Amino acid sequence: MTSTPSATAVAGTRRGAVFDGAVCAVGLAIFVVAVVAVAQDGLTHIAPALVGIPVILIVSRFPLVVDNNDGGIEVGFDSCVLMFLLCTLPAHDAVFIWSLGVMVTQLTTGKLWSSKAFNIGVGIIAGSIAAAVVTAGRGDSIGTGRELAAVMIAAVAYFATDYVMSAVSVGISSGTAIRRHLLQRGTWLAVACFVPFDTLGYLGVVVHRATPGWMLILLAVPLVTLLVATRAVTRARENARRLTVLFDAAVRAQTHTDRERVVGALVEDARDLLHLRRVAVRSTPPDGGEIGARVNDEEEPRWLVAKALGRARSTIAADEQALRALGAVASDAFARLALTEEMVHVARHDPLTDLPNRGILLDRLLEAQANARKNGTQVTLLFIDLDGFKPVNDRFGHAAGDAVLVELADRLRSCVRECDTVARLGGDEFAVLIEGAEVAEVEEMWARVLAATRRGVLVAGHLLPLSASGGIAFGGPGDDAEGLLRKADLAMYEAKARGKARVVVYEHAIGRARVERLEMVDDLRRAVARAEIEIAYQPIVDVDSGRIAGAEALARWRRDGVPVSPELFIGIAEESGLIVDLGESVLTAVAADAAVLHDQIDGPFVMTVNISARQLREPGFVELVARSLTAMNGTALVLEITERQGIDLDPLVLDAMHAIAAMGVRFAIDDFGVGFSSISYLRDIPVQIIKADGSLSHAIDSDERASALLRSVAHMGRSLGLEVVVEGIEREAQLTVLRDHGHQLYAQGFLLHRPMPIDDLLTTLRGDRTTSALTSVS
Ligand SMILES: Nc1nc2c(ncn2[C@@H]2O[C@H](COP(=O)(O)OP(=O)(O)OP(=O)(O)O)[C@@H](O)[C@H]2O)c(=O)[nH]1
Repeated sequence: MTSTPSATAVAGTRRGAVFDGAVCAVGLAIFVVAVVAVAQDGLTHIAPALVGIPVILIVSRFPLVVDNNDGGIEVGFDSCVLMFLLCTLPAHDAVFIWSLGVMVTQLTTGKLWSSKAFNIGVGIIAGSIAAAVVTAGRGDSIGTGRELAAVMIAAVAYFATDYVMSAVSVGISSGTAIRRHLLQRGTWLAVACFVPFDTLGYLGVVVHRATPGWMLILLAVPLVTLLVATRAVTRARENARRLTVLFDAAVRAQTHTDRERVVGALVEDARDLLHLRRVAVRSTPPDGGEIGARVNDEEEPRWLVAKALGRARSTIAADEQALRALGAVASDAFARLALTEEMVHVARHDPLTDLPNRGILLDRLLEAQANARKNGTQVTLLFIDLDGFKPVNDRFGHAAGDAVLVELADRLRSCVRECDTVARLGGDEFAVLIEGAEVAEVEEMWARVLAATRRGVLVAGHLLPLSASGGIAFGGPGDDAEGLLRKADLAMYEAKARGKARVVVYEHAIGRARVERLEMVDDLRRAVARAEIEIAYQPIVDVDSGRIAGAEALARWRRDGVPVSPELFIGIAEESGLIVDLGESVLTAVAADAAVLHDQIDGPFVMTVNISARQLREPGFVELVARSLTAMNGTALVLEITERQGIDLDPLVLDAMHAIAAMGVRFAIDDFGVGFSSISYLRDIPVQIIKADGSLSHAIDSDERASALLRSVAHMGRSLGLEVVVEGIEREAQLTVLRDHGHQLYAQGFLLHRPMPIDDLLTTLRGDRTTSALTSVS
C-alpha cells in the first residue's frame, strides 16, 4: 500500500519534509543492512529476484482505491509477493528483493520525488516489519497453520505500518490532526481486501513447495482475476460517487446568478470530484504535470486545471474526463448567464441606439443623488429633444429616421464625458445625466450637443439640417429622480416654446406655467370632445363690389365661460397634437353651418377653414374633406394653411393637397409676406389664394413703401392667376387705398365685419350682401 501523493506530495512544510526524509532514511538503512547480509551470504536465489521484481511492479499498478477525505487510499496488493518471498527465502534475501521491487515501482511513477522517497522508505520499513513478524511468528513450523497465521498477522502489520506512517506524514505536513487521517472512511474495507489478498502469496508458497516451480504460473489466473475485479469495484464505486458530485454540481449550477459564484462552485466541485485541493480556474491551459478542461465563457477564456503531478496514474484519465464533464456543466452555466445578461441588457437598453433606456437613467440618477447628498456634489440632468424630426420620417421614411437617431446617439456620446450617462427616452428624446460638473461645464456640453446636431445628417444624399432643444435641471435636496427628469423636460418644452434650437435652465416659474398649460390642454381636449368649440365667421368682402363673397371660420373657445385667445389655444393645440382633433371638429361644424347657409342665401358663397399642415399628414384627412364637402351642399370650400413655421413639402403633404384640390377645394396661404410663406410655395403647391398679412396692410394708408409692397403682391397674384385677400382692414383710409389699386382684391377686417356667430352671418347675408363700409366709401 502507498499513501496517495495528493497527501504526501504537499508535504511542503518543514516538519513534514523532515518526517518523510527520516522515513526514507530508515528505509534505506534497512535496505543497506539487507544488502550487506546478502553480500555476506551471496544472493543464492537469482530466479525469485528476476521474477519477483517485475511481478511487484505489475501488481502495484492495480491498486484498490478506497476514497477518503484527502484523495483516497491506494491499497497495493504487491505485498502478496513479499509474503511469498518471506516464506520461501531467507529473510534478508526477501527484504532485499522486496526493497528493490519497491524502488523500481516508485521510481517509475510520475509522483513527486518527495513522495517517491517517502513511499520507498515506508515500503521497506513495512516489508522488514512483516519479515520480522513472519520469521518470529512461524518459528520452525513450516507449512502449518501457524505459518499461515504468521503471514496473516504480517499482512496486518504491513498494512498498519504503511497506513499509520502515511497518516502521520499527511497530518504533519498539512498541520492537521493525525487522528483525523487515521480514522478514515474506507479503512476497514482496505484491511478486509488487503489481508486475504496477501495470503494469496502464501497460496503460492504452498504450490511452490508441492509442485515444480513452473506450476506457479497457475497462480496468475486468480491473481489477474482478483486484480481486475478489484479494479472494477474501485472504479465503479468511484464513478458512482463522481456522478453524484456532477449531478449535484449541474443542479447547483442553475442557481448561480453571477460569474464569480460559478467559478467558486466550479473549483469546489472539482476538488470534491477529484478529492484534490490543488484545483484552479484560470485563463491558461494546463501545462506539464497538470490536467484540465476548457470552460466556455464568452467573457474570457477559462480553464479548469488540476495538478496531476503525483496523482495516481491509474486515475488521471478518469480525472480528465471528470474535469471535462464538470467544465461542460460550468460552460452551460456561463451560457445561461450570458443569455440572461443579454436579456437584461435588451430590457434596459434602447434596441435602436443601444443607449441606456429610461429605467437605467432613473436608477443611475437615484445613485447619483445619493452620492451627491454624501459628497456634496451637483447632479445635473440635460434633456434633449430634436427639432423638426417628424418631417424626416415623413419625407424619407422611418428607416432613414432611425439612421438619423443612431447617428445622433453616437454624436451625443462623443459630446459628454466618459462618466456621464446618455440615455434615449423614446422618439427623438435623449437625456444626459451629469455628475459633479459646474454650470459652465454643462453649458459647454450643451454647446457641443447643439453643434453636433447642427452639423446635419446625410440622408439619401441630402444633408438634413437639424437642431435640438434642451432643458437643464440642477438637482436640489428635495428632488426625486422622476421629479428632476420632469423639470428638465419642462425646461426643454420652454426652449421649444421660445423658438427651439436653444437651452433653458429650469426655474420654478417654468414649472408653474407648464402645469397651467397642461391643465389647459386637458380642458381643451374635453372641450373638443364635447364639441364645445364655437365657430365665428368673419366675412370676406369683394373690394370692387362691396359684396360679401365668403367668410373665414374662426375657432373660439370659452374656458369656464371666459374667452381664451385663439393664438393661445391654437398654439397649445399645435404643441400637444390636439390640433388634428380640433381641426376635424371645426371642419365638421363648419360643413353643417355651410349646408344651412346654402339653403338660405342666394348666390355663391365661399367658406374658408383654417387647417394645420399637420392635418395634411393625417391618413384620414382627405376623406374628411371629401365628407365635409358633400355635407356643405354646394358651398365652396377654401382650406387656409396657417402654418407660421412653414410647411414641409414632403410627398405625403403634396399628395394630400393634390387629392383635395382635385375635388374642387382651393387652398389659401395665410400670412403671406411674413414668416415662412414664400414665393417658392406658389410654385410647388396647388394654391389659388394668397392672404396678405395684416402687417402688410397696416400702413398702406400712411407709408408709400407699404402701399407699393401691397401693390406688388397684388400684381403678382394677378399675373399668377391667384386671388388676393388683404387682411387687417381696420380704417377707411386703408380701404380707399385698396380700391385705388385697380386690381380685384378681397378684404377682411374689423372695419368691414367683425367675426360673428352663424345666425348673425345668416341675418347679414339674407339682407343686402353689400358691405356698408364700402358703400359709404364709394
Ligand atoms: N424613425 C423613428 N421615428 C420615431 C421613433 N420613435 C418615435 N419616432 C417619431 O419621432 C417623432 C417625434 O415627434 P416630435 O418630437 O413631436 O416631432 P418633431 O418634428 O421633432 O417636433 P418638435 O420636437 O416640436 O420639433 C414622431 O414622428 C415619432 O413618430 C423611432 O424609433 N424611429
